[in-house]
Amino acid sequence: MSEPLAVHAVDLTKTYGPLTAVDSITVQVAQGEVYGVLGPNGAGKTTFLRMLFGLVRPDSGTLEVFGRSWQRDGVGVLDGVAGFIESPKFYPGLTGRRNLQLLAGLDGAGTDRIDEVLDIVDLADRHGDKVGGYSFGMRQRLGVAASLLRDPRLLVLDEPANGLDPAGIRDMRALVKRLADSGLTVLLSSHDMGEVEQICDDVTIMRTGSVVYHGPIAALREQAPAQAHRITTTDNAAAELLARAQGLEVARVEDALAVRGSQERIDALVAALVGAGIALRGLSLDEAPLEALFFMLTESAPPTPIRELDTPATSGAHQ
Ligand SMILES: Nc1ncnc2c1ncn2[C@@H]1O[C@H](COP(=O)(O)OP(=O)(O)OP(=O)(O)O)[C@@H](O)[C@H]1O
Repeated sequence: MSEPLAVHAVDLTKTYGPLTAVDSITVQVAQGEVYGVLGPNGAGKTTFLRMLFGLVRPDSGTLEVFGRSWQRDGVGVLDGVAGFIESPKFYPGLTGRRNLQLLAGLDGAGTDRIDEVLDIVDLADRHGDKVGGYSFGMRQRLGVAASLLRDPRLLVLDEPANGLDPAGIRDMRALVKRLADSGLTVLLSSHDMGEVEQICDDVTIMRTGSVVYHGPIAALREQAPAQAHRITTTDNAAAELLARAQGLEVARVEDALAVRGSQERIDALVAALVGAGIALRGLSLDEAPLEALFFMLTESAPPTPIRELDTPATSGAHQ
């Protein structure tokens, strides 16, 4: 018999009065992978994770964790599962180590792994400091350490990088990668496509309770549009020239023009602009392709097409 999925939700639904927070979603997380549940605020990510932890009861659908379900196995469904929803809470007046000792006692997990988990989350040299003096990132990592005390097979993290500074995000990302490399299955929620792209194998993208994509990040990448560039110029002739350029999608974004197309087309465009005597004030990379696709999937308002612009032609620039 093949090994059960780490998480297998089928047609899972949760409503709050008239609001359907999670709308018949199906999620399959294989053992050993890093899986992302991605979506903007209010998409239903946390509600899904709450159902997994048994904090919220689904209205319908099934949810199995390593082949066990809440209906059949009760709290046994959480054997080998650890993690936290939103931010982990600690006693600020106690040291990191003391907090872990207390949590291990409550959980019946034993204290013999405390040094090991402190080391894994890079807090070995700060274990004797009070948690009140920890940075937000250190508290998040202490939360992961507390979860690891249970020696889980599945680690569930709700927006682990939320609120972290760039260094904290880098450290959290590295930690998740290290844990994944050790064979742990990681299920995390996020609203950041860039984060998910870097650490997850597969993703479910949610929008207002529903799944709008699920599958490998690699397959998503293939569907992503070409890289966009942002061109800033005060010369209205640029917009005119761009509107006529072949093989490029152009849209007005704030005070610049967003141009999407292959690298060769972008190179040819820049050469044409310069050749036409149009001054470029800026040429920069715009949102990454996967990020653009994420916004397309989770937002309805498309960017304004350039054809809708009222751009007077004031230069004789031609391609
Ligand atoms: N206990 C509750 N009572 C009523 N509505 C709720 C409750 N919990 C969540 N919701 C609503 O369900 C929807 C999904 O919320 P959820 O917190 O799952 O989204 P999310 O994707 O995790 O968003 P965020 O990133 O903002 O946490 C939202 O519209 C939210 O207001």
